[in-house]
Amino acid sequence: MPELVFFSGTMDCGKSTLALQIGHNRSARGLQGLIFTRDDRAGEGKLSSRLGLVTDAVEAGVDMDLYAYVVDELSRGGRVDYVIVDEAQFLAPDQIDQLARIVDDLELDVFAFGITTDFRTKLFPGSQRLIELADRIETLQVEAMCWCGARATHNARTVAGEMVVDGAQVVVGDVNRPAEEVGYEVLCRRHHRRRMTAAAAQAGALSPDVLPVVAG
Ligand SMILES: Nc1ncnc2c1ncn2[C@@H]1O[C@H](COP(=O)(O)OP(=O)(O)O)[C@@H](O)[C@H]1O
Ligand SMILES: Cc1cn([C@H]2C[C@H](O)[C@@H](COP(=O)(O)O)O2)c(=O)[nH]c1=O
Repeated sequence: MPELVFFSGTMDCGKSTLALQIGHNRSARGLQGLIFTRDDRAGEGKLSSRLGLVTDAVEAGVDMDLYAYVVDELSRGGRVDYVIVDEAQFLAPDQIDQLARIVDDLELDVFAFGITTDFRTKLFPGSQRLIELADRIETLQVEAMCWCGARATHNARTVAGEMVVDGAQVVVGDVNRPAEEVGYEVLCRRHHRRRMTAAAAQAGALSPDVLPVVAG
């Protein structure tokens, strides 16, 4: 039975790597996939992993009907055995419905990969729709870690090195960026709530005592 599967996790937990692995294993068995992505860091029409692998993909534009795209591909004699979608959080809810239709009406597996929540801990609309419609939601096994050693569950955005909770929902970017750039860091919920990034924790640990200790 074909499925719509949502592989979700924080940033930097290996989603794109898994997408590439699924594609590789299937193509090794002669299957042909169609890969969609939106706003990958490597540029338009690319699906890239931090492990250095990159492949060409179809850039899923804002107004693209993904179901119609696959039907068109098939009706022109193309072959599509399954569909991979990376950065699925950026898709519009309607486009997630189109993915469900690919599964139900064209009987193809659709593997979607994305982060669930943004830097404010709010669901991306595309991820919300995936949670509503997916046959299965898979959490990645290789867990990203907070600086404290706990499992990272949330994504923080930093501007000039400081964690922020206001701003546009979508700002393409990466972890481990220089402090002067907009960047991201994965944190456990406790430290996300306290806005305590690795840099803030280190600054706190290094700061001298505010009050002098006076012997009584
Ligand atoms: N130099 C490295 N050596 C081994 N693993 C790495 C290295 N760099 C990145 N990774 C792995 O790649 C993961 C990020 O993979 P990626 O597919 O880009 O993540 P995502 O798509 O979820 O943001 C990291 O969590 C880590 O496990
Ligand atoms: C938290 C958050 C992330 N983004 C962007 C930053 C990256 O370009 C992608 C996530 O990519 P990854 O492969 O999962 O690392 O999403 C954003 O636009 N807004 C956010 O709040």
